[in-house]
Amino acid sequence: MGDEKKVMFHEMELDDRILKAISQLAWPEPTLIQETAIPLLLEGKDVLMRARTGSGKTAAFTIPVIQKILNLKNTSTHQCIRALILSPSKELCGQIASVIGDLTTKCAREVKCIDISSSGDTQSQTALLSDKPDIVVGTPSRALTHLKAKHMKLKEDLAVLVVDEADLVFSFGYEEEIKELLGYLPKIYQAVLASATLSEDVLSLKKIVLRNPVTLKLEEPELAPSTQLQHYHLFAEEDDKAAILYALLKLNLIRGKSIIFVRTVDRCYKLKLYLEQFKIGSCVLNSELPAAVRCLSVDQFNRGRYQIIIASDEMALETPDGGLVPIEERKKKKQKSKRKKDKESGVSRGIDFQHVSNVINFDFPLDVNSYVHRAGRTARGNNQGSVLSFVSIREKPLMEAVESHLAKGFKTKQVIQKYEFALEEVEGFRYRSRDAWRAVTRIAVREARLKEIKQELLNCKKLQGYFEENPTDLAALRRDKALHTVKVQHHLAHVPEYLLPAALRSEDPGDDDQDAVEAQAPAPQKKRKQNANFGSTKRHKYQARQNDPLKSLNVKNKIPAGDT
Ligand SMILES: Nc1ncnc2c1ncn2[C@@H]1O[C@H](COP(=O)(O)OP(=O)(O)OP(=O)(O)O)[C@@H](O)[C@H]1O
Repeated sequence: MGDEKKVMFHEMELDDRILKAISQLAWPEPTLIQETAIPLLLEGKDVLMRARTGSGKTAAFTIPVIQKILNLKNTSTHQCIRALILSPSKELCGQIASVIGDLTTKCAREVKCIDISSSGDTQSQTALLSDKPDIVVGTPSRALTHLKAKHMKLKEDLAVLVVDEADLVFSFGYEEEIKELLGYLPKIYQAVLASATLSEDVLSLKKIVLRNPVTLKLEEPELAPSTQLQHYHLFAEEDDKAAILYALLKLNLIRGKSIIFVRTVDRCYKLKLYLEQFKIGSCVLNSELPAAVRCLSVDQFNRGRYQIIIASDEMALETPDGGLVPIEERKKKKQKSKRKKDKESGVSRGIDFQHVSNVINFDFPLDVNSYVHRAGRTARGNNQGSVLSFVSIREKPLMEAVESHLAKGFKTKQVIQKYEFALEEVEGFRYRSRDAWRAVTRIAVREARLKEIKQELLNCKKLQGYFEENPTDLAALRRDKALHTVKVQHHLAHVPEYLLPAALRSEDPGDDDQDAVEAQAPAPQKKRKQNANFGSTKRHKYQARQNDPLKSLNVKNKIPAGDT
């Protein structure tokens, strides 16, 4: 865009009702992709938009769709489905429908949208589809199911087709469904593809779906700039990773909401049970959980109910010693695996986790793409964020590949900085951690997974009704033998003074930290005296540290990470 003047929303000839909704969302100006794509889409062009994750692509295609529907409604009273928006996962469909809801608050009667991605309630969706809502959002398979069953007809009136997260459509196995679905569409309609990458798959999809498209490939790196998103790495092997994470959380060196990524579903539970022993609460998110539970977890996290999500986004497999199965074997095992995974789920892809300060790669991602998508869960919109990756010797080549990829994009030598952490200063943490990590056995993990499934069954509203009518079935479910989860030792919730690194001992953690960092048996008077000694300069420094999401534990120098 160079020095050209920025085009604002009110200069795009958008309906007043859309402009009011945008101002309610407190979006001061369009993002780069919105500024570029909205005018082209309003002109009626087919567009392939490639813009970095978190750059606002959803509104870039939903605003013109809504505008187009309002225009058509000015000339015709005929009610029909005008736009079909496809996205590969239920979570993403839910998000798109929610953005449309936000943008149509002032014209909700004129523009109706439904989300048909959930596979559970075909009947109610059929009823809603019979009202011919203006916009239908769904996964390709759900859309095809309804088209085949003639619950919706698009042949006559469809005006716009959007495929979001286009780079995932083939890898989620939707190629055939998309091809078949195109047979149910009219000869002429406007088509849009949105993607964070321009992969081979996107280019193939482009050939199938778009005609003479404008390709918007924004000249910007895949991730937010270093002024907004910082990348750190820390070399550590398995036992130490757990100890470091425990120390970082308990010493409040990680502030704000965090997503911790691990390699497998089992490791999600292993880490959750490990942290539980120190009274650090977290919520698990992975593709094996029912879609409704995943959506609820993201929603509650976004509302601030929990600070930590532990997620697995890989279809990775573990060897008995915790190592990684080589990629070729992984592919074979994946094909054989009978364990039910929801193909319409992708934790690190496109989900708009809001106000995430830190992404922590407890296990390093298996490829560059995965790193980019995990990192894209933070620093979204205009927010700040950091990525901290734990890297084992085995994972070093993967990190180097990510580093050289990012460095190319940012045209710089080094993107991933070294995170200063003096592990020897927190030897006591290591000692406690080792026992806690080992206490989480495979059996404890299996039982935790079982327990969670049972809890979800009990939480499920539909089943609650059923259980009210059939109390003996509920009793049967509850009568199962008690679960042997890892025993929580209450003293582990607190960090005694002697465990603190010397440099942090004199610092008063402040009121909000008293639960986390507490002297073992502080004499009340002594404590008051310490507080009195905690001078304004120290407090000032301490508070400055509080504001940064990720702090370096270079306890000798106490240098904040941002300054290294
Ligand atoms: N013009 C704007 N100003 C400020 N914030 C915005 C604007 N447009 C969108 N956002 C916010 O930016 C965040 C990211 O938007 P969105 O989810 O659409 O990104 P995306 O490009 O689709 O990302 P992904 O590729 O990961 O799906 C959202 O929280 C959204 O509310």
